[in-house]
Amino acid sequence: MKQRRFLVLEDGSCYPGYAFGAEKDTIGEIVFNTGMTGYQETLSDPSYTGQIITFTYPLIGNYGINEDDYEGMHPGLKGMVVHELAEHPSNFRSTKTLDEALKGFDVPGIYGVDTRSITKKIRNAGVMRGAFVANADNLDEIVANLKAYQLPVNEIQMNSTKEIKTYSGEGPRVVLLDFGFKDNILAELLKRGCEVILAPWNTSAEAILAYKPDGIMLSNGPGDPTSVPEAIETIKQLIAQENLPMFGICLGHQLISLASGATTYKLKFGHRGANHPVQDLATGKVSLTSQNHGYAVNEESLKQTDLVATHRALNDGTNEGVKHKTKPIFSVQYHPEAAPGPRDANYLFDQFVDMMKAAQGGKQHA
Ligand SMILES: NC(=O)CC[C@H](N)C(=O)O
Repeated sequence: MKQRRFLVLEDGSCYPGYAFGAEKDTIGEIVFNTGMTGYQETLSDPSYTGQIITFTYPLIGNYGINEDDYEGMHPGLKGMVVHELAEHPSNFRSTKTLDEALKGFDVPGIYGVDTRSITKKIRNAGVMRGAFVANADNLDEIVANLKAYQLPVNEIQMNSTKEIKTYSGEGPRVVLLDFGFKDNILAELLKRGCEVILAPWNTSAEAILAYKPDGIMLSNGPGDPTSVPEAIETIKQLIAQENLPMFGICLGHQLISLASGATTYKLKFGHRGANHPVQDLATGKVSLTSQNHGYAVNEESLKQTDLVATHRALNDGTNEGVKHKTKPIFSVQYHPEAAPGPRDANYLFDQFVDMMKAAQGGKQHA
């Protein structure tokens, strides 16, 4: 039998729907994602930790869940909101339904709600807190609890590896600083023959340099980039090195910018989807990119740094990339490792590998 579930928002609105996934109430920051596909990658992307995701595409779950497309095996999202839930998926790779996958991850979902109206609300008022409850009779109390709810501030610590892990390769040695990395970042480096040392987010610059890396990769990750001042200090020390290539993605981009003296701010409703147009300011070329971020680098603030803006979002004009004026250091706000169809941005990994080879004449540490 269908089980009732209600989505309540901080502004007092209440959406009655039906439960799927885990049988439990939840609370989190409610955001929306506009991707027409990719719900499996989205639900398993650690950058969504603490958030309830509303999918604007009206039918979710239709190609099921497979064993290959996870971005991480410990999803941190707090809930999923869909309009129509496909109960009978069809795809040759599918091994379970979305409902089964969410139950396995202990994440609740709600379906049968007007996701369009929720999205409009978030677009107008900005991201807000939301909750799933089994009974919404005491709405005032639920809203008061929502208003009092403190969003978590330690999402990065929760997601990062606790110990060093190494992945062998014949190519350049990369230390991948893990703030909640997506598997595809590691896969893109390994595909290019890199040796990868996955390091906890708070590894010191000294310990990182002791590995004699040919390059540093800063991963994506959840939450506010200013919540990890220790990592910002470490990155500052790494940037100060003579000739150490560095590539940052999403949170990594924000951290390189902060470490260089720029500032970040919270966007009204963020960028979450699979076809965000981004312009390369040097060539004018536009890439269709996958994105998932709620914060952005203040482009004005780059003026006081050694970084220059390289990319801009065409939807709202916000910053999407930077590079160092003199050093082999660059980063992008979007996700070049994602392949939501377009693979326009994938070349950035080649660029990073070329930089490492050029900087140190290949593998120096051998
Ligand atoms: N995908 C990410 O790395 C997100 C970065 C950061 N947590 C933000 O929301 O802006």
